[in-house]
Amino acid sequence: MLQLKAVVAGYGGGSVLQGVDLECAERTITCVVGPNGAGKSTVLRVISGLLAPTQGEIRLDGEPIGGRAPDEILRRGIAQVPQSHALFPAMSVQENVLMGGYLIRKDRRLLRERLDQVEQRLPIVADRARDHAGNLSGGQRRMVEIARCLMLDPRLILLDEPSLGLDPRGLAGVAEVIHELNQAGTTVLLVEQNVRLGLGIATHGVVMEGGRVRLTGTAAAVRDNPEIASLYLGGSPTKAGDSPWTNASRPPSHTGGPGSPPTA
Ligand SMILES: Nc1ncnc2c1ncn2[C@@H]1O[C@H](COP(=O)(O)OP(=O)(O)OP(=O)(O)O)[C@@H](O)[C@H]1O
Repeated sequence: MLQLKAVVAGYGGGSVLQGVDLECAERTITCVVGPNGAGKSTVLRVISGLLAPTQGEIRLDGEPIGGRAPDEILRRGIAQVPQSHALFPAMSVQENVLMGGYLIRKDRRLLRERLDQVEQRLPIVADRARDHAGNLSGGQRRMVEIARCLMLDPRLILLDEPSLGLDPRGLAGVAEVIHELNQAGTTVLLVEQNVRLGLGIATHGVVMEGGRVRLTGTAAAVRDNPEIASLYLGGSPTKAGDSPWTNASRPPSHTGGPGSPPTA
């Protein structure tokens, strides 16, 4: 679905991404991990069009999208949920969510339809519709940030550090939403500093260092790679059940794990 080939990009003073190769297959959850400054968020920015690559190719279903404007990339079905603090605290939850439908604002019926869908998927949007976003907990805010990006019904969602600042309950809720979106057919690419959590929910893992991809594979293979385990996971390879995200993403009612074919 999404392919990056030899992508080079930076912020003026030099290249942060130094030839990134990465692929996301349809209906997978890919988690990019790596140390601070590795270029993880920058990868999301070149995909969503916030930053233009200086070299290399980015393709969506084979079509080149590298360097296209963010609104065009949104229209093609890629939506990014930025790192936290992305809501307007003095605006209501519903107003924040409706802002995600800016590109379809002229089609009132479609806007209403999408809001209904989003409310069904994430009940907090209706339950707290009139509350100021600033009054929500961290986990609730993250849900509303995700809800906002769903207004354009994206095929691919980019999430930058969804675990940031969340308590265990918030984490479990966000993990479950990611899992449910994926089960409903959405492809997910997320960046996580919390390696254990990120690889716990993902189907595939990508390890970045110094602006390059060092390792890719199934999430289990990356998690169980001895070097990754010792560098990032405190010594021993984890088993799937170790992660609160893994547990949260497989509540008893679900029949499949992350990435398994939708059951509906
Ligand atoms: N807007 C910007 N202007 C200039 N340099 C930037 C900008 N954003 C990021 N950088 C630099 O680019 C490098 C990679 O940043 P990036 O945010 O992609 O890393 P990361 O792997 O996501 O790490 P972190 O988890 O710390 O955000 C860092 O050295 C950072 O200082």
